[in-house]
Amino acid sequence: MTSPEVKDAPAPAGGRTLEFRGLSKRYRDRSAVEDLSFTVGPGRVTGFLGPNGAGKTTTLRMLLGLTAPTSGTATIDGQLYRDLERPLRTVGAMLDESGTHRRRTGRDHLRVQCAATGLPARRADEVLDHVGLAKAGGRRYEEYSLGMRQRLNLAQALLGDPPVLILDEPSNGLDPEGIAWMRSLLKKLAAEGRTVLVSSHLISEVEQTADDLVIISQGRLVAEGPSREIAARVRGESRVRVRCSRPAELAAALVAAGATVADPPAEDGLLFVGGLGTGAVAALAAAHGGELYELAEDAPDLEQAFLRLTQGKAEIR
Ligand SMILES: Nc1ncnc2c1ncn2[C@@H]1O[C@H](COP(=O)(O)OP(=O)(O)OP(=O)(O)O)[C@@H](O)[C@H]1O
Repeated sequence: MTSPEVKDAPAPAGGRTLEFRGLSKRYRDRSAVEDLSFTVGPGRVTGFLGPNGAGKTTTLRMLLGLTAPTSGTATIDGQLYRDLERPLRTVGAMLDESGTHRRRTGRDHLRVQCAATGLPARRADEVLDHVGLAKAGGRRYEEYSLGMRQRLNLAQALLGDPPVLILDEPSNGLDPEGIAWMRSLLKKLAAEGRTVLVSSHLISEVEQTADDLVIISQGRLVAEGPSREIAARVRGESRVRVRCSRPAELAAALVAAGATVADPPAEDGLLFVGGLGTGAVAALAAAHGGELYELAEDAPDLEQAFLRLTQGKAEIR
């Protein structure tokens, strides 16, 4: 490997496009991924969704050259991972924690990676700082909590300052503060022009972070498109229940924002709102609704609707 100065390396220019074309993987008599085609663009967070066993990890492993496809291709700007000139400088992946020595400190673990990749050792401290582990860098991996291990995995993915980030269930084990931190970091990385693909089995977990969603079930594509649009389609008839001291003002603001508000308004300042998520309704309620007494998603719950969809018991409209 050449050019150890990551800071002097060009910023991830132009972004990279990931192309999955007719990708399939069969294990003996069972199909893990079947004829999967979708595109992931740069400068955006793309949520890769599906229930347990849907084929997310297998798909990501095929992109990274860790699992050979039965047929089809997964490419990075048209190239297979194995053909990339500088793979670790191009793609940072957070798949699992294999390969981490339990008695090694977090910092040493990263330094070993730096040495193997031709990066300067100080890059380990930069990324530790980046993921909030600056103080814990000297502690052994075996002493790390699950959330700290996730942060270290992320630090490893960021080592080569790659324009592409592939993260498999990165929120696992993180507390609410950690999840919020992870979300804002993913958005920041995408805003820098990077291609960020993040898998999850919970639609509510990625709905607000992801610009685009790709949903798979039993190895097949179920839906693909802008996050808001897909989540609204999955949600179907779902509404948000909101009760506040100035329902008329809030109703006007909601309609102006493109929402539908059940007419006539229910008693006690209660509104039923369609077409907007709870986050958007909360923001409008804070600005226009006066005192907020209640705000909740009304059935059908998004996660329930997502489960029905991915279990093949519902169809997306
Ligand atoms: N090496 C393997 N040998 C046999 N079957 C496998 C292998 N790897 C994965 N599978 C099967 O392929 C299917 C898809 O698994 P995969 O791990 O890709 O799903 P996933 O969507 O990532 O699920 P999870 O959220 O549980 O990690 C599952 O039925 C799994 O049992």
